[in-house]
Amino acid sequence: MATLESNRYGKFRVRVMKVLRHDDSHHDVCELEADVLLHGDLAGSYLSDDNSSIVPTDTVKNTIHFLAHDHLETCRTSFAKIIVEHFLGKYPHLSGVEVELRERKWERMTINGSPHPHAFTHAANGEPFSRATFFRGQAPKLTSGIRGHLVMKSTQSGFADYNVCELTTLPPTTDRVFATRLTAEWEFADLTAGFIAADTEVLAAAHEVFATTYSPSVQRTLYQIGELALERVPEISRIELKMPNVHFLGLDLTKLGRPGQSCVLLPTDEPHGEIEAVIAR
Ligand SMILES: O=c1[nH]c(=O)c2[nH]c(=O)[nH]c2[nH]1
Repeated sequence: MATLESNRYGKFRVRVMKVLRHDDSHHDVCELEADVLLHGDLAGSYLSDDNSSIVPTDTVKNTIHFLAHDHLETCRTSFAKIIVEHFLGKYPHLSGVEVELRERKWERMTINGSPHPHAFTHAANGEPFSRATFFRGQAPKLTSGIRGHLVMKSTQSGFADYNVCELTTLPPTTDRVFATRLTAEWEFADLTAGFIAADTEVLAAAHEVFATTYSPSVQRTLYQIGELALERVPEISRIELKMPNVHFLGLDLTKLGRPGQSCVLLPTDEPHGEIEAVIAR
């Protein structure tokens, strides 16, 4: 005897580009890719041949395009909220909606010192995203974040005084290269917050801690980033941080007639340390 334990469905990778034409030549743009998942009174579509509860995923795709036409400006997080509110408002048999929007961030070009009205470059250091999860009768959840934002500093980082056992070979250091591919996701307590300004402040806080504070470990720096982000942005209630330790290994060049542990390092991809934490108020 089988039972339907849980179910959800929707459309993934719905792409849309909005050109906001302020006049013939002065534009803003917003390019997004959406994943939408619907929950609700849908068991009939799994347990019988009855499709009447299914809003076709093709309609879900059309909805994103329609809402982008009417409502999308430059704020991804506001648009995520609009999408979930639309689905719950329009379809009474749906109980919840999950949306993730990933942004290809187009940054205005500067030409001869001036911002160009309609030419952009891809700001490719990490993929910004927002997620909205609204279930009827529950507190709505709205987040924004970035995946894979690569930062590096060439000193002011160390790692010493860690647990040592017979399997420890790592030498302690007070001067190493520190690089990480930062993934961060912050949750808005205030659903009317200035989302774009908050995003800018969180990333600025991360950069400030990373650049200006000696790092005794990735763990410590991660916590300090979360702490400063919460201090600087009152509208967020928690922040989840993932900071893989992108290692640069010291090379022994003594056989090449150059000093060991010199300025030449070996960038590595794997294995890598993985440090993660959630910091909340
Ligand atoms: O900052 C660090 N944290 C660790 O947990 C760790 N482990 C390791 O081998 N190197 C480092 N560095």
